[in-house]
Amino acid sequence: MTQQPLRLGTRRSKLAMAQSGQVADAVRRVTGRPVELVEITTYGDVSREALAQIGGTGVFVTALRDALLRGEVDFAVHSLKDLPTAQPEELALAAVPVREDPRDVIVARDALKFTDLPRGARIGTGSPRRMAQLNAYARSHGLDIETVAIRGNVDTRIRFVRDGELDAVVLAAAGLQRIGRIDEVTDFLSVDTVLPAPGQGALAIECTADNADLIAALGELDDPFTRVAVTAERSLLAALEAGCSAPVGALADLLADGQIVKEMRLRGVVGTTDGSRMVQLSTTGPVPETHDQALALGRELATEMLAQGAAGLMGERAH
Ligand SMILES: NCc1[nH]cc(CCC(=O)O)c1CC(=O)O
Repeated sequence: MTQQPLRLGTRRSKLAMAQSGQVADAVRRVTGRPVELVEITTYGDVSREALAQIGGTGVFVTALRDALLRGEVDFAVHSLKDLPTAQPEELALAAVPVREDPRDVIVARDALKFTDLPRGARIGTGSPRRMAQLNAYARSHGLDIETVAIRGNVDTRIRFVRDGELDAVVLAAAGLQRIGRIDEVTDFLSVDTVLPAPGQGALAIECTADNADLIAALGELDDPFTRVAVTAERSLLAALEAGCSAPVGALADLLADGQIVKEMRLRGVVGTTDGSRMVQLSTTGPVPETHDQALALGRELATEMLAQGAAGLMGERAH
């Protein structure tokens, strides 16, 4: 019996093609079915100006979701950190595969580490979250750096360093890993220095909510712990009423005693981009056993952060 290929909708960027290709391989392996990539152009790809105006939240996601809802593709892969926190009812998060390294990294000139950057070093990033935490670290450790707002894909960002325009740029380890450029990293930033974006390093595999067979098949790729962790992180983000462009970092991890997992810790940070004011808290509790428990953990930490003034540090952002 010949089977219809599953159609995987993907953006055309290098990162999207890489992660879609890797998920396509995994889906072929677990379902035994052929998978074909279907390229979809998103609004954010077409217009940089549009991207800046909309503020970035979910623009890369919308076109893929529209294609799913129109039945043009069967499933799609998103970077989880780019997904808006509200899940549309017509779509199902069929799988959250095992997370890659969630850390942010530096690609610097002359193989420099973050803390070895010279006085006045210029570090490029488009992320207020990264700016806030790098500047906060610099303030408390007597470093003199300047964060510079940049945009563009990974190639463009790294070129700023190669061309001598910037001393360093900050990127996510996971993205570089997926496109085969992890060797260009000159420093992996500890999550104690820079807490990653909620969901960073994780992928989301989405299909329509009415497709029970496909949800079950894709579910083979789900990693329950990654799902619980990113659920808690995104719940924190949602409860802070912040979007993907807000200066919010969050990371859930397991605290183990030898091989025995004891508890889950959720850390969160919010700060002004100049790093002068930060609210950074963590909470530790039993590993959530349900989706609702994971949501509750995020909400609890958000409540504590808001009580310490987190809302006032997030700026006047629409998202
Ligand atoms: N904001 C863009 C973006 N969305 C997802 C990744 C790759 C990392 C991931 O999948 O979490 C990146 C690039 C980056 O932040 O360096």
